[in-house]
Amino acid sequence: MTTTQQNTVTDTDTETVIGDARERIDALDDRIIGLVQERIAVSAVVQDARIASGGRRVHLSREMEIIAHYSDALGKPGTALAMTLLELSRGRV
Ligand SMILES: C=C(O[C@@H]1C=C(C(=O)O)C=C[C@H]1O)C(=O)O
Repeated sequence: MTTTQQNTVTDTDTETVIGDARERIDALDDRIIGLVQERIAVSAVVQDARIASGGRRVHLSREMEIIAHYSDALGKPGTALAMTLLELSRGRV
């Protein structure tokens, strides 16, 4: 096998690895989006119940717990992710 042929095989393998991994990433992203949509719906149940009983939509100490949970697991970007999830779930404050 010539060097050019070897490179061709290697390039094909690389494309397969990348293509397969991208399919898995797309499938994971679909699941993540589904989970985010589910989170938004469950958060709405809590918010609606609190508002119906005369409370407020936002509960800051609970939000601090959620932000800490994400930052403990994922570091500083976890904080931004938690804040984005909170904004998606209860709107902007
Ligand atoms: C869902 C709640 O209400 C609001 C939304 C939150 C969320 O989406 O996680 C957290 C705190 C509240 O600001 C809650 O208090 O648990």
